[in-house]
Amino acid sequence: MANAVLKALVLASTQRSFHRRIFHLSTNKLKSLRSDISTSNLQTYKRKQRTQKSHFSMAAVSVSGKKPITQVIFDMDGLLLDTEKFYTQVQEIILARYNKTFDWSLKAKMMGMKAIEAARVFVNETGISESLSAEEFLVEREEMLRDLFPTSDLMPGASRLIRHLHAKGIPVGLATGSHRRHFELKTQGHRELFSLMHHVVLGDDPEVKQGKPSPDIFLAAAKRFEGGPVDSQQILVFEDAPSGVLAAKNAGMSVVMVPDPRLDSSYHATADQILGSLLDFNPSDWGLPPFEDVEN
Ligand SMILES: O=P(O)(O)OC[C@@H](O)CO
Ligand SMILES: [Mg+2]
Repeated sequence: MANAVLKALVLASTQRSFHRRIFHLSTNKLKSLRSDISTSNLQTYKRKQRTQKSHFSMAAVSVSGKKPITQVIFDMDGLLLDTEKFYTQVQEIILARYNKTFDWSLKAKMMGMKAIEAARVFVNETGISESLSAEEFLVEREEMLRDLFPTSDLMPGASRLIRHLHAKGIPVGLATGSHRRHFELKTQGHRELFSLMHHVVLGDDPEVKQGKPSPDIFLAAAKRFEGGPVDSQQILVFEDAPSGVLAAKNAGMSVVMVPDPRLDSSYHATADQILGSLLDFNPSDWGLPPFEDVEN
């Protein structure tokens, strides 16, 4: 029975007659599943099906009719702005003093969090908390970051996607772990673009009691749309960080993840869709108005 359902899925995706979201979500998975079918390896399929539950549950809800996406919430650092590299640079410099190296397993745990939460992870995980407290780390990091943030560049496809959704009347909000001062520094070269956001919820917002992966920030953002709170099932979130993807899922929302290629792929499983870049986003996958400018 399971094999029959799988065959139907694969066939439909091949013919591109099925809901586009399904095959776009799991192109690689489908490729490998196709080979499973050809060898009739049901056991392999079942094992993969268990580990890829999120992809299949999404396929199921697509078929049974999911609520349409009406609002979009963007993360900022590492998703819209190329700022994660600044944190990495500075943290490498600080750790080098202790003859330690900063790696992506630690990065994965810190990114997306509020500053003080990330700082605690940093000093504890690296074992330097006796020499440098989380608060001291933040003071030291701050000096370097405040010169780097104003040079922030947009990530590929960020401007195009925000402008497209705004032009089509899809309300967009921002939910970033960054606090107000950092937000202002990072966005100072991109004011006009960020002004297209219906609202912005920052990490130091009083309603955000706990940072990502707590759902606080996304639930606060859902409330602030016109006529909010908007039903979480109608909100699509864009995130780059494992903690951010979890936060959005904890809030009951759908998530497109655009991870840094250096992030371990085990973090991809929680997201509903994985993209290499915002340029790869196809609004039609989510029932949103399509781009008119194919080249941009
Ligand atoms: O939530 P974002 O915008 O990724 O910001 C978190 C930031 O503090 C750096 O990781
Ligand atoms: Mg981010």
